[in-house]
Amino acid sequence: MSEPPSQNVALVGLGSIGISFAALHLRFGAGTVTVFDTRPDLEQHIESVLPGYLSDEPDAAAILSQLRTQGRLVICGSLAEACADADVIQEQGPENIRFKREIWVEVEESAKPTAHFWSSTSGIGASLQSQDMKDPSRLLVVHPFNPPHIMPLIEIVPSPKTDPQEVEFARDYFDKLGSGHRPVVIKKEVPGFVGNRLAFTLLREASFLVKNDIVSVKDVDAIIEASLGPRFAVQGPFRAYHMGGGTAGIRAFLDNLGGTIQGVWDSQEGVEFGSGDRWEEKVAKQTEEAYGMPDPWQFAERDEKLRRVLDTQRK
Ligand SMILES: NC(=O)C1=CN([C@@H]2O[C@H](COP(=O)(O)OP(=O)(O)OC[C@H]3O[C@@H](n4cnc5c(N)ncnc54)[C@H](O)[C@@H]3O)[C@@H](O)[C@H]2O)C=CC1
Ligand SMILES: O=C(O)[C@@H](O)C(=O)[C@H](O)[C@@H](O)CO
Repeated sequence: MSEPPSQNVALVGLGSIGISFAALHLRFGAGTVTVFDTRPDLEQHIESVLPGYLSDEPDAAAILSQLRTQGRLVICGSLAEACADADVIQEQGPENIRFKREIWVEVEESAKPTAHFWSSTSGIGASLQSQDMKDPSRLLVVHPFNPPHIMPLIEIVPSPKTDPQEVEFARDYFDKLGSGHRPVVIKKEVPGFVGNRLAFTLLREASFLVKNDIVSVKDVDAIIEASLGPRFAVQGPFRAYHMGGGTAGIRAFLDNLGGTIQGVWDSQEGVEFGSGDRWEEKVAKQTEEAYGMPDPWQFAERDEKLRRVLDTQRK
């Protein structure tokens, strides 16, 4: 078992993703975690959310208090303070290009010359984010799946200007974290990287089906939960279809089902945001009627089930 990473990590933006990454670095890393967010309720937000991510035990609040007393977690009043002694600066700010471009210029001014820059963005490539930076080679996309303190996938996406050593550093960091995270290097920048392209392709088709009253939101979810969900938890699509071809494997699968698959692909239509048919309203209304609004209990239930699935996956 290798030693946990000792790098100090600065987290810029402590919303859904940032506070989850704080839990991950605090639980499995050995360095200091400095956090900065412009939200006025940062301290209360940390006190209310972070304990539950750090531990399932009743004394989770005491664990947080100890981390702060020990100086492992430092709530900072400025970006400069958070970045000053950080070896890794990870942003989880708003998903808009203006914020991403501006924040890296500010970070460059405050960070050590040796610090590594990671963006948690869902789909804005480092080449877009780094346009105003002095040294774009320092920036790397390190894209998590929500919540990163539980979900293992980390998509590492360099821009053409990213120093290849940044990729190796990030991969090594998550390999050594000992948290069971699975870093995957994406070879070329493409909008949404890979996980989200696949997820959003499914979302587009699911939205098409609901928009055209072919099936309800709740039944789409039931179909996924009763089939693809469990299947993809144990085997990804290519391995699953390789098995689907029987002993002749995926070649037989493609030969036998190619015509049917092509017919489905040819029948699929685009779904456009703001197209006027108000499919977004239909999807949102059905989702809210089916599940109510997400609350702490629902998040806790999700996390507990995810942990159980991942424990099974790792056996
Ligand atoms: N929510 C999700 O499921 C996932 C989100 N991401 C990405 O992570 C990033 C953050 O997303 P969320 O955590 O969901 O957003 P969020 O809205 O929950 O959090 C964003 C945080 O940034 C803070 N912020 C705004 N301006 C700031 C500034 N100038 N300096 C410091 N902090 C500032 C806000 O106060 C807020 O707490 C986005 O780029 C998103 O695409 C990536 C994977 C999954
Ligand atoms: O699905 C996830 O957790 C991530 O891949 C994302 O980036 C999210 O889809 C995010 O874009 C919105 O939740």
